Amino acid sequence: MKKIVIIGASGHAKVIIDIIEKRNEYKIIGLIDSYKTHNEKIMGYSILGNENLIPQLMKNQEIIGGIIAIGDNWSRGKVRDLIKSLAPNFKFLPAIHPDAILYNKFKIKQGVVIMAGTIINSDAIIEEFCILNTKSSLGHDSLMKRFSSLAPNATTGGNVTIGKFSSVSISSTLIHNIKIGNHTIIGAGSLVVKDFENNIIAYGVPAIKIRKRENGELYLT
Ligand SMILES: CC(=O)SCCNC(=O)CCNC(=O)[C@H](O)C(C)(C)COP(=O)(O)OP(=O)(O)OC[C@H]1O[C@@H](n2cnc3c(N)ncnc32)[C@H](O)[C@@H]1OP(=O)(O)O
Repeated sequence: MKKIVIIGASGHAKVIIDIIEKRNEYKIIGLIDSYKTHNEKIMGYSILGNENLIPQLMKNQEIIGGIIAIGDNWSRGKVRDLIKSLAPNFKFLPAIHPDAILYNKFKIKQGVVIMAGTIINSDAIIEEFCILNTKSSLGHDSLMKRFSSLAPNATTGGNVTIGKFSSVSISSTLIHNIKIGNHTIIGAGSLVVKDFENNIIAYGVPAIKIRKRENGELYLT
Protein backbone atom coordinates (compact mmCIF):
# COMPACT_ATOMS: atom_id res chain seq x y z
CA MET A 1 0.00 0.00 0.00
CA LYS A 2 1.33 3.48 -0.88
CA LYS A 3 2.50 5.53 2.10
CA ILE A 4 1.27 9.02 2.94
CA VAL A 5 1.30 11.63 5.71
CA ILE A 6 -1.52 13.76 7.07
CA ILE A 7 -0.64 17.44 7.42
CA GLY A 8 -2.43 18.81 10.48
CA ALA A 9 -3.35 17.23 13.81
CA SER A 10 -6.64 18.90 14.80
CA GLY A 11 -10.19 17.51 15.02
CA HIS A 12 -10.47 18.05 11.25
CA ALA A 13 -7.41 15.80 10.81
CA LYS A 14 -9.10 13.10 12.92
CA VAL A 15 -12.11 13.05 10.58
CA ILE A 16 -9.79 12.79 7.58
CA ILE A 17 -7.80 9.95 9.20
CA ASP A 18 -11.10 8.07 9.62
CA ILE A 19 -11.86 8.54 5.90
CA ILE A 20 -8.42 7.20 4.89
CA GLU A 21 -8.75 4.21 7.21
CA LYS A 22 -12.24 3.42 5.85
CA ARG A 23 -11.09 3.58 2.22
CA ASN A 24 -8.02 1.45 2.98
CA GLU A 25 -6.11 2.73 -0.09
CA TYR A 26 -3.11 4.35 1.63
CA LYS A 27 -1.00 3.66 4.71
CA ILE A 28 -0.63 6.70 7.00
CA ILE A 29 2.90 6.74 8.41
CA GLY A 30 2.31 9.74 10.68
CA LEU A 31 1.26 13.36 10.99
CA ILE A 32 3.00 16.63 10.13
CA ASP A 33 2.29 19.57 12.43
CA SER A 34 4.13 22.74 13.38
CA TYR A 35 2.38 23.34 16.70
CA LYS A 36 2.04 19.99 18.48
CA THR A 37 4.83 18.13 20.26
CA HIS A 38 7.01 15.73 18.32
CA ASN A 39 5.88 12.10 18.93
CA GLU A 40 2.52 13.12 20.49
CA LYS A 41 -0.10 10.63 19.22
CA ILE A 42 -3.42 11.38 17.51
CA MET A 43 -5.66 8.37 16.82
CA GLY A 44 -2.61 6.14 17.18
CA TYR A 45 -0.43 8.10 14.72
CA SER A 46 2.69 9.99 15.87
CA ILE A 47 3.48 13.57 15.01
CA LEU A 48 6.69 13.18 13.04
CA GLY A 49 7.72 16.83 12.77
CA ASN A 50 6.88 19.88 10.69
CA GLU A 51 6.70 20.45 6.92
CA ASN A 52 10.52 20.70 6.64
CA LEU A 53 10.66 16.94 7.25
CA ILE A 54 8.65 16.11 4.10
CA PRO A 55 11.53 15.92 1.57
CA GLN A 56 13.35 13.50 3.89
CA LEU A 57 10.20 11.35 4.33
CA MET A 58 9.78 11.19 0.55
CA LYS A 59 13.35 9.97 0.18
CA ASN A 60 13.79 7.64 3.15
CA GLN A 61 10.25 6.42 3.87
CA GLU A 62 9.01 6.60 0.27
CA ILE A 63 5.85 8.55 1.01
CA ILE A 64 4.14 9.62 -2.22
CA GLY A 65 2.25 12.58 -0.79
CA GLY A 66 -0.51 13.27 1.67
CA ILE A 67 -3.60 15.21 2.59
CA ILE A 68 -3.66 18.72 4.01
CA ALA A 69 -6.02 18.36 6.98
CA ILE A 70 -6.31 22.04 7.92
CA GLY A 71 -9.81 23.49 8.15
CA ASP A 72 -8.90 27.18 7.90
CA ASN A 73 -8.94 28.04 4.18
CA TRP A 74 -6.13 30.61 4.26
CA SER A 75 -3.79 28.47 6.39
CA ARG A 76 -4.44 25.48 4.10
CA GLY A 77 -3.32 27.62 1.16
CA LYS A 78 -0.16 28.77 2.95
CA VAL A 79 0.77 25.20 3.88
CA ARG A 80 0.14 24.00 0.33
CA ASP A 81 2.52 26.70 -1.00
CA LEU A 82 5.16 25.82 1.59
CA ILE A 83 5.05 22.09 0.79
CA LYS A 84 5.10 22.79 -2.96
CA SER A 85 8.30 24.82 -2.50
CA LEU A 86 9.95 22.21 -0.24
CA ALA A 87 8.88 19.10 -2.20
CA PRO A 88 7.67 19.82 -5.78
CA ASN A 89 6.82 16.13 -6.40
CA PHE A 90 4.60 15.76 -3.32
CA LYS A 91 1.12 14.53 -4.35
CA PHE A 92 -1.74 16.46 -2.73
CA LEU A 93 -4.32 13.71 -2.42
CA PRO A 94 -8.08 14.09 -1.99
CA ALA A 95 -10.05 12.43 0.82
CA ILE A 96 -13.56 11.38 -0.16
CA HIS A 97 -15.76 9.63 2.40
CA PRO A 98 -17.36 6.47 0.93
CA ASP A 99 -20.78 7.71 2.08
CA ALA A 100 -20.65 10.96 0.12
CA ILE A 101 -23.00 11.09 -2.89
CA LEU A 102 -21.30 12.45 -6.01
CA TYR A 103 -22.94 12.80 -9.42
CA ASN A 104 -21.71 10.32 -12.01
CA LYS A 105 -19.27 12.49 -13.96
CA PHE A 106 -17.89 14.41 -10.97
CA LYS A 107 -14.15 15.15 -11.34
CA ILE A 108 -12.13 14.97 -8.14
CA LYS A 109 -9.32 17.54 -7.99
CA GLN A 110 -6.18 17.49 -5.85
CA GLY A 111 -6.48 18.24 -2.16
CA VAL A 112 -10.29 18.17 -2.06
CA VAL A 113 -11.90 16.82 1.15
CA ILE A 114 -15.48 15.55 1.04
CA MET A 115 -16.96 14.25 4.28
CA ALA A 116 -19.73 11.81 5.20
CA GLY A 117 -23.26 12.55 4.04
CA THR A 118 -22.26 15.27 1.57
CA ILE A 119 -24.21 15.52 -1.67
CA ILE A 120 -22.76 17.06 -4.85
CA ASN A 121 -25.32 17.44 -7.59
CA SER A 122 -25.05 17.34 -11.39
CA ASP A 123 -22.52 19.53 -13.18
CA ALA A 124 -21.24 21.16 -9.98
CA ILE A 125 -17.51 21.95 -10.12
CA ILE A 126 -15.23 21.84 -7.12
CA GLU A 127 -11.77 23.30 -7.60
CA GLU A 128 -8.56 22.26 -5.82
CA PHE A 129 -8.25 22.14 -2.01
CA CYS A 130 -11.93 22.79 -1.22
CA ILE A 131 -13.61 21.22 1.82
CA LEU A 132 -17.18 19.95 1.83
CA ASN A 133 -17.77 19.16 5.47
CA THR A 134 -20.19 16.63 7.00
CA LYS A 135 -23.69 16.58 5.49
CA SER A 136 -23.12 19.64 3.30
CA SER A 137 -24.93 19.89 -0.02
CA LEU A 138 -23.84 21.63 -3.23
CA GLY A 139 -26.57 22.29 -5.79
CA HIS A 140 -26.45 21.46 -9.50
CA ASP A 141 -24.28 23.68 -11.77
CA SER A 142 -22.62 25.32 -8.76
CA LEU A 143 -18.94 26.28 -8.57
CA MET A 144 -16.65 26.25 -5.54
CA LYS A 145 -13.43 28.09 -6.32
CA ARG A 146 -10.01 27.01 -4.95
CA PHE A 147 -9.61 26.74 -1.16
CA SER A 148 -13.27 27.53 -0.43
CA SER A 149 -15.37 25.49 2.00
CA LEU A 150 -18.84 24.41 3.07
CA ALA A 151 -19.10 23.76 6.84
CA PRO A 152 -21.29 20.92 8.23
CA ASN A 153 -24.90 21.08 7.04
CA ALA A 154 -24.30 24.08 4.75
CA THR A 155 -26.61 23.88 1.73
CA THR A 156 -26.71 25.66 -1.61
CA GLY A 157 -29.35 25.82 -4.29
CA GLY A 158 -28.42 25.35 -7.94
CA ASN A 159 -26.05 27.59 -9.93
CA VAL A 160 -24.30 29.10 -6.90
CA THR A 161 -20.69 30.39 -6.98
CA ILE A 162 -18.47 30.48 -3.90
CA GLY A 163 -15.30 32.51 -4.32
CA LYS A 164 -11.68 31.61 -3.56
CA PHE A 165 -10.90 31.13 0.16
CA SER A 166 -14.51 31.88 1.12
CA SER A 167 -16.41 29.84 3.69
CA VAL A 168 -20.08 29.08 4.18
CA SER A 169 -20.38 28.37 7.91
CA ILE A 170 -22.28 25.66 9.72
CA SER A 171 -25.98 25.20 8.83
CA SER A 172 -26.17 28.17 6.44
CA THR A 173 -28.34 28.08 3.34
CA LEU A 174 -27.76 29.86 0.02
CA ILE A 175 -30.72 30.07 -2.35
CA HIS A 176 -30.19 29.35 -6.07
CA ASN A 177 -28.13 31.67 -8.35
CA ILE A 178 -26.23 33.32 -5.44
CA LYS A 179 -22.65 34.55 -5.97
CA ILE A 180 -20.26 34.91 -3.04
CA GLY A 181 -16.97 36.77 -3.67
CA ASN A 182 -13.45 35.77 -2.62
CA HIS A 183 -12.27 35.71 1.03
CA THR A 184 -15.84 36.19 2.30
CA ILE A 185 -17.37 34.41 5.31
CA ILE A 186 -21.06 33.62 5.59
CA GLY A 187 -21.65 33.21 9.35
CA ALA A 188 -23.29 30.24 11.02
CA GLY A 189 -27.02 29.67 10.55
CA SER A 190 -27.49 32.31 7.83
CA LEU A 191 -30.04 32.45 5.02
CA VAL A 192 -28.41 34.05 1.98
CA VAL A 193 -30.86 35.58 -0.51
CA LYS A 194 -28.55 38.08 -2.27
CA ASP A 195 -24.97 38.18 -3.60
CA PHE A 196 -22.04 39.24 -1.41
CA GLU A 197 -18.80 40.80 -2.63
CA ASN A 198 -15.16 39.98 -1.80
CA ASN A 199 -13.67 40.27 1.72
CA ILE A 200 -16.70 40.64 3.96
CA ILE A 201 -18.42 38.88 6.86
CA ALA A 202 -22.17 38.49 6.41
CA TYR A 203 -24.68 36.66 8.55
CA GLY A 204 -28.27 36.53 9.78
CA VAL A 205 -31.70 35.59 8.45
CA PRO A 206 -31.71 37.04 5.88
CA ALA A 207 -27.92 37.53 5.82
CA ILE A 208 -26.64 41.11 5.75
CA LYS A 209 -23.13 42.52 5.44
CA ILE A 210 -21.70 42.93 8.96
CA ARG A 211 -18.19 44.20 8.23
CA LYS A 212 -15.12 43.98 6.00
CA ARG A 213 -12.44 41.38 6.59
CA GLU A 214 -8.81 41.03 5.51
CA ASN A 215 -7.50 38.00 3.63
CA GLY A 216 -6.58 35.36 6.19
CA GLU A 217 -8.50 36.80 9.16
CA LEU A 218 -9.45 33.90 11.47
CA TYR A 219 -13.06 32.67 11.40
CA LEU A 220 -12.90 29.30 13.15
CA THR A 221 -11.63 30.34 16.59
C1 LIG B 1 -16.54 20.45 12.15
C2 LIG B 1 -16.50 21.94 12.48
O1 LIG B 1 -16.45 22.33 13.62
S1 LIG B 1 -16.43 23.03 11.17
C3 LIG B 1 -16.60 24.65 11.84
C4 LIG B 1 -18.01 25.01 12.25
N1 LIG B 1 -18.09 26.40 12.74
C5 LIG B 1 -18.54 27.42 11.97
O2 LIG B 1 -18.90 27.22 10.83
C6 LIG B 1 -18.53 28.78 12.64
C7 LIG B 1 -17.87 29.86 11.80
N2 LIG B 1 -17.86 31.15 12.50
C8 LIG B 1 -18.91 32.01 12.53
O3 LIG B 1 -19.95 31.75 11.96
C9 LIG B 1 -18.69 33.29 13.32
O4 LIG B 1 -19.90 33.58 13.99
C10 LIG B 1 -18.27 34.50 12.43
C11 LIG B 1 -16.88 34.22 11.87
C12 LIG B 1 -19.22 34.72 11.29
C13 LIG B 1 -18.30 35.79 13.24
O5 LIG B 1 -17.32 35.76 14.19
P1 LIG B 1 -16.89 37.13 14.95
O6 LIG B 1 -16.77 38.27 14.00
O7 LIG B 1 -15.70 36.75 15.78
O8 LIG B 1 -18.13 37.45 15.84
P2 LIG B 1 -18.23 37.40 17.43
O9 LIG B 1 -18.18 35.99 17.90
O10 LIG B 1 -17.23 38.37 18.02
O11 LIG B 1 -19.69 37.95 17.68
C14 LIG B 1 -20.03 39.31 17.52
C15 LIG B 1 -21.54 39.46 17.65
O12 LIG B 1 -22.15 38.91 16.48
C16 LIG B 1 -23.05 37.85 16.85
N3 LIG B 1 -22.88 36.80 15.86
C17 LIG B 1 -21.69 36.17 15.48
N4 LIG B 1 -21.94 35.26 14.52
C18 LIG B 1 -23.26 35.29 14.29
C19 LIG B 1 -24.10 34.57 13.40
N5 LIG B 1 -23.60 33.64 12.57
N6 LIG B 1 -25.43 34.85 13.40
C20 LIG B 1 -25.94 35.79 14.24
N7 LIG B 1 -25.18 36.50 15.10
C21 LIG B 1 -23.87 36.26 15.12
C22 LIG B 1 -22.59 37.41 18.24
O13 LIG B 1 -23.65 36.82 18.95
C23 LIG B 1 -22.13 38.72 18.83
O14 LIG B 1 -23.26 39.42 19.26
P3 LIG B 1 -23.20 40.45 20.51
O15 LIG B 1 -22.23 41.54 20.11
O16 LIG B 1 -24.61 40.91 20.66
O17 LIG B 1 -22.69 39.64 21.66
